[in-house]
Amino acid sequence: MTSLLRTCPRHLRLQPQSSRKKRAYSSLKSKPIISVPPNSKVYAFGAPSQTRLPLLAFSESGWTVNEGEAWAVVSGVGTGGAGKGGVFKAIQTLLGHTRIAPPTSQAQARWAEAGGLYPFLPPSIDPYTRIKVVSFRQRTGGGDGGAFFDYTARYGAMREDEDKVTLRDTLLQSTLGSGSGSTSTEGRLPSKLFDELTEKMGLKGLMDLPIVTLSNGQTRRARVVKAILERPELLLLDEPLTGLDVPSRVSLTRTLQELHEARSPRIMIGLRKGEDVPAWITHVLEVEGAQAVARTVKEVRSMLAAVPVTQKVESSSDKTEEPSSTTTTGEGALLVDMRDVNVAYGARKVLTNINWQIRQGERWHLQGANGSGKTTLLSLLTGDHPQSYTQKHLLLPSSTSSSSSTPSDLEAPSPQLQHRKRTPTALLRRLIGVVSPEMFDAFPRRHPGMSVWEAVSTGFDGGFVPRTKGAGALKTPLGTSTSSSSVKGWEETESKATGGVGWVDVDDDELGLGWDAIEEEKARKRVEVREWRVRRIWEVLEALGPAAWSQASFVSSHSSSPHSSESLPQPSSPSALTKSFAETPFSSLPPGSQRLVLLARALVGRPPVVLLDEVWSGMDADQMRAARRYLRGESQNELKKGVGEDQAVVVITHWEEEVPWNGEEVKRFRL
Ligand SMILES: Nc1ncnc2c1ncn2[C@@H]1O[C@H](COP(=O)(O)OP(=O)(O)OP(=O)(O)O)[C@@H](O)[C@H]1O
Repeated sequence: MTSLLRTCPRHLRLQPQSSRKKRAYSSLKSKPIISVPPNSKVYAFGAPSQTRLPLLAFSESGWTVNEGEAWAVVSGVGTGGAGKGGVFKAIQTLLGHTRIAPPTSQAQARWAEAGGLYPFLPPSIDPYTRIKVVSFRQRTGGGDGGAFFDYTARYGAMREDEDKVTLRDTLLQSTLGSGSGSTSTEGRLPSKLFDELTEKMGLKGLMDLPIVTLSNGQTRRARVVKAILERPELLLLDEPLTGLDVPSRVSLTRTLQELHEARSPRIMIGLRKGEDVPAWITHVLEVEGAQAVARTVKEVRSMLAAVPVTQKVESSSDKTEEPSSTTTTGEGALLVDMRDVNVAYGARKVLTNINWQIRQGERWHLQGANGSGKTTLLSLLTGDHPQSYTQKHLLLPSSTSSSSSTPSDLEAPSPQLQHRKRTPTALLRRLIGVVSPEMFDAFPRRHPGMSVWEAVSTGFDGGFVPRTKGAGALKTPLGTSTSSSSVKGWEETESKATGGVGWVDVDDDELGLGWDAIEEEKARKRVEVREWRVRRIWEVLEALGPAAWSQASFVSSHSSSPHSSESLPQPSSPSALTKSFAETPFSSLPPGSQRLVLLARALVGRPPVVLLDEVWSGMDADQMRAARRYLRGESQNELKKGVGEDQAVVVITHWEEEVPWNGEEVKRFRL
């Protein structure tokens, strides 16, 4: 909460009042917009009040949103179940997906009499048809279940008709009156609001593009405009500024303020703990665990003033006081070499004559406005883009020797480079660890009970489906291994492990032995690799899981004080918290925690190149801090570092403060 109100000048500039503002929102005396009685509790439907912990427990001030007030819901995230993120729970409540229980039956009756949750709406209107939520933490494609989402359509391989629906079609569809009965946009003229919004949101030049081709920032802006065009009474935007470049953030913030002031529609925003609160917000619903407390921004400000200065500095800018041991001064071996790289879709040029070399030990911040081609450039590196094959000079890692699939490989020679078209995509997936919005959307959630352990274990092969399921496969080899002393303590825990560690292949050539010795040596090496993989999974989960950031919402028996990854005792076996997390179904986690698991997956195999595109999206301040510390790699032990000197990392973010490295430790590549 400390850095909640890092006021940001860009949010303080108030815009000239629009004509819509003439409704003079601030002077209106009307019924409350939202009303939750004091001391109310919120339960999942079907949960008996006495026996289950509530999802939310409101304080004695309850929650009343009056006309003219501007609210933000601010919360950390939990790890699932009752610990789900506060904004998520507020959304569920506002959409009527939960049961609100006032403290007494009299309070219940008074509340119902006064109009319930939305007193400002006439009783004849179903409130849930007038409330709209757009969340940017959730997945945007592939349905909600997790069937594989083919994102290659973005890169020019469109086949289905629905991939060709343009932005104009989609937005016009939103302006169709609900009573018209027609779903055709043909001949439909854009409204004044349509013109104004698309202009302000910088979408005008993109109207004829298929929506699947829009960049992340462009898509987010389009989703906001689409929701506004549907003319709800109340629009809740969850993390609306994530992934937007600075100019887009400024124009969106201004536009939201104008719309809210004109009540057309009323806007409420969801923010993660630690995010800037726009200056036009007047009130905050703060959700910590299950506790929901409504405050004015003034109150929050005076609470901040009471925090000792040293504590403030630590929370708002931990990067300034923790210099990293990472350096980029030495010339590491080349890992990526691209010269005169170009990407165009017909006449539309996205990348022109790009030259970039990435070396071992380097930490890069890839910068550029929304739509400048950052994701496209990364998709060339991962080999996902069809035009990666046609580049004249695009050299990528091609040897497995430095992918650290065995402990001894940590001292392996520099990786070999070769042209992308000679490197199989499956191999690239092992050699390049990735977290990106596209990958986040594509990662399957429906795989039967895929645990956090299994999700992380897919990082060794770079696939999406866990292989060698069950710990049984590990038990025997570990028990008979000559080198198992190195993993004593881990051994007991792995028998309860929640999945395998991927296929372990050992090349005959790699062993350099005669035929008779090969089989025996192969078996020994397989055991060694499996042991290393088990240990790596526990290491990344300990460093990036709830043991590093939890507010004890996950396992109540665990220590209630959150601790950072470097202050963790180096465990002889994983903590109870980490073990419990490893067994949790991946799909049950909130998006921020899922991203942390996918970060663990990208790092677990210690690939030579790691690409992190908007990896912080959905994480709260504690999670982000844990991840950044791990990436900075302050431990002296090479194995305990998030990334080593033999690896290169590229980070994409529009927020400078999200980059884990400082000053000269990080190189910048601007598109
Ligand atoms: N098939 C396509 N046809 C036309 N234009 C396309 C196609 N695919 C992508 N583009 C355009 O390429 C540009 C670059 O997109 P990209 O996703 O690489 O941007 P970005 O820099 O990652 O943006 P953001 O910061 O918003 O994520 C965008 O303007 C996008 O509309």
